[in-house]
Amino acid sequence: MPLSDPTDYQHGAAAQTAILLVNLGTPDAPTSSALRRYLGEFLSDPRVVEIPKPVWWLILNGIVLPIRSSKSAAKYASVWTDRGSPLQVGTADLTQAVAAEMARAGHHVLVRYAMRYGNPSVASVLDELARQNVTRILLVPLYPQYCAATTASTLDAVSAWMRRSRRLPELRVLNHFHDVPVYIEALADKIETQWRQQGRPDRLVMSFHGMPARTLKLGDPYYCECHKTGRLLAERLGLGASDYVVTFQSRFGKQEWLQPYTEPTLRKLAQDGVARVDVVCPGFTVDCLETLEEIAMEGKQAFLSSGGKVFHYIDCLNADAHWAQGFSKLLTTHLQGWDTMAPTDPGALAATRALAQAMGADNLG
Ligand SMILES: C=CC1=C(C)c2cc3[nH]c(cc4nc(cc5[nH]c(cc1n2)c(C)c5CCC(=O)O)C(CCC(=O)O)=C4C)c(C)c3C=C
Ligand SMILES: [Fe+2]
Ligand SMILES: [Fe+2]
Repeated sequence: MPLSDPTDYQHGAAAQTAILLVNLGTPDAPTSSALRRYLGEFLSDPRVVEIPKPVWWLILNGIVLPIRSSKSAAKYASVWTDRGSPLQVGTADLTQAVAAEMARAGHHVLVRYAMRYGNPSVASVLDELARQNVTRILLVPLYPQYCAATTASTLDAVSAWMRRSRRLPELRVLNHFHDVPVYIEALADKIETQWRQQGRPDRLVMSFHGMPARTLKLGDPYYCECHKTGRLLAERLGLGASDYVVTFQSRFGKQEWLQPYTEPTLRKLAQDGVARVDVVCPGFTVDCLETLEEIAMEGKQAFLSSGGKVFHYIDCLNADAHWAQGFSKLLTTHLQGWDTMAPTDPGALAATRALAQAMGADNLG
């Protein structure tokens, strides 16, 4: 297709759409030095630790990083796989599964993932998408429940990249999917599959990542969205109020976090004579340290050592086929109007690039 208008380079036939999945991030290796870099970046984010900078800088560098880096490295080593950190592997697999579903449905979209902390960074992936002439991005933080520490922080990273970029893409954001039927259905399907083989537990524990309790009073919807996911899942599974409990794990620091806490709840259930619990983590799309080590290892130990008899951890959805299909359908509804069914014409792209180059454009990437 001959092009005469150089602005087509920016707006026309060569426009590309991308889906960018963003997860939290994970260390590059299960070592103290890698943990120091990762935790240093993560815990310096003012969305995560809301303590005035100079005070927190001293505590972080003087106490937290020296102690926590080696302790956490040992925990990561206990879940590390041949392919790397479980969070990385699961996120990469989910990305590939969504890309395959999109292609199968005839959509011409790039599907990539980035990590909020560590690698591949949000900025590096956005740079790569810009080089590929992507002008429309559906941003998908991989957290079912909205939280300032995760969802808003992901947007901070994207807006930091935008602040230094000339040519901004159109941006849509999937803020949360805590109550979306395909999500609840995929979770219920996973749980029921396990129950068909192992029978039902005496109690289903739904453990979500915790947050400082004050964030609820400050207006963060996270706590309420966790409870809504819990209620919808329980309704879908036909559970009564006494058949399940919503708890919060991974407390960090000395202040009060959202309650009830997961591990004390597991101990209490065992002491009260509950013989079998199953634990599911519907706040995590992909298995990670917090599910595989903190729940499936430490939580199990806490329950069994307090008198409990049987403990089952139910894996996250990860890249399960049923979930990847449902999730892709959900993402497709957010692509409406972006005409992703029309293939990008590589000849047109090359022609517009050549034209822009001839005019001295320096933004070709
Ligand atoms: C799912 C939502 C998450 C929220 C909300 C969240 C808040 C939050 N987390 C910390 C501190 C840590 N979290 C750590 C690991 C971690 N956290 C999440 C998710 C949420 N965090 C995930 C998916 C992971 C696992 C990453 C992996 O590599 O597998 C860690 C690191 C591990 C450790 O040293 O214990 C810390 C630290 C705070 C302070 C916070 C909110 C204020
Ligand atoms: Fe966390
Ligand atoms: Fe943890």
